[in-house]
Amino acid sequence: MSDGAGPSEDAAATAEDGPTEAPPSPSDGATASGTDSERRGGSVHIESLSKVYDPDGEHVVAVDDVTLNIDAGEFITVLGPSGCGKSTLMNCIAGFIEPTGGNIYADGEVVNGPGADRGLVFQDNRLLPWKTIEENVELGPKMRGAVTDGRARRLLEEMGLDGFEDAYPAELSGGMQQRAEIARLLANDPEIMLMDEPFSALDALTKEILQEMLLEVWDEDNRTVVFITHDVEEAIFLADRILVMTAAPGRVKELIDVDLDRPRDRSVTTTDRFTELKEHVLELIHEEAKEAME
Ligand SMILES: Nc1ncnc2c1ncn2[C@@H]1O[C@H](COP(=O)(O)OP(=O)(O)OP(=O)(O)O)[C@@H](O)[C@H]1O
Repeated sequence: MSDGAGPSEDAAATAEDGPTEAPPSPSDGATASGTDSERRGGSVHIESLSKVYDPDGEHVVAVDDVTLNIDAGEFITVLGPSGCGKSTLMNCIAGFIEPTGGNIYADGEVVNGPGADRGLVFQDNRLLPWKTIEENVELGPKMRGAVTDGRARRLLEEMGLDGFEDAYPAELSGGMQQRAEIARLLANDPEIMLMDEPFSALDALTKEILQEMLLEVWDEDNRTVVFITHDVEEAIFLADRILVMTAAPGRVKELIDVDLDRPRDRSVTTTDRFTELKEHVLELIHEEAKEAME
């Protein structure tokens, strides 16, 4: 994860200074799932994006000339060796980091700062320890003056956390905290969900349960999801497409269509197609990991 320029605790929930400039040509409207009338997702267009960090004149090229179009409602996962710029790319989409070159458009609007249309979830959750789970989930909408009207409770129920509304984050397991974090994200009703290794600290079984819950939520709402992971099986299981990035500086190595039927359950991981995809992705990752070590 990027170690600087990170978001504030509740930036995704409270940011008001969203995109303002004129849009480029609109998305072609194609959705990975669902119809236009059902979908809640926003498209993301990334044009020739680059980001150079210059701490003490070091000139670190984190992301180099990345162009990528993500359709509204698409679920895209991002894989690549450590330090290849995945978090930097995500923080640029979030508007937390200003690109050195290129542009990003969220649903046709230039991204020039954080906005409530984009919500983030990290590996280490950002729940406020002194607030209850329900208060945490309600916080973003309340700060924006939105009426919550029992929505926090409904979302917590959807994430299997009914009965824990009045608990404090420290009283919940890691998996429960991440479920609360997803409920908090959904409470803000973002069109674009940006998830940076959200399940990587969880044990294998909890991780699988959360993957399935996330797919259920995504199936219902058709929000756009950009999901960073180091776990190849997770990347395939969740995605419509996988972006594999090169070793630093991060570029697009390959975009892979995950042509597995939806809705998916765990049995898909035992199919020949899943195995083929896995072998292909692993080959790409190994090439890049070797490159990174040379
Ligand atoms: N704020 C910063 N200042 C200077 N360099 C940075 C900053 N944030 C990231 N970098 C550098 O940019 C490069 C890309 O970092 P980034 O965190 O985006 O990669 P990543 O692919 O997400 O890594 P990981 O998989 O380990 O989380 C790395 O060389 C990193 O050290």
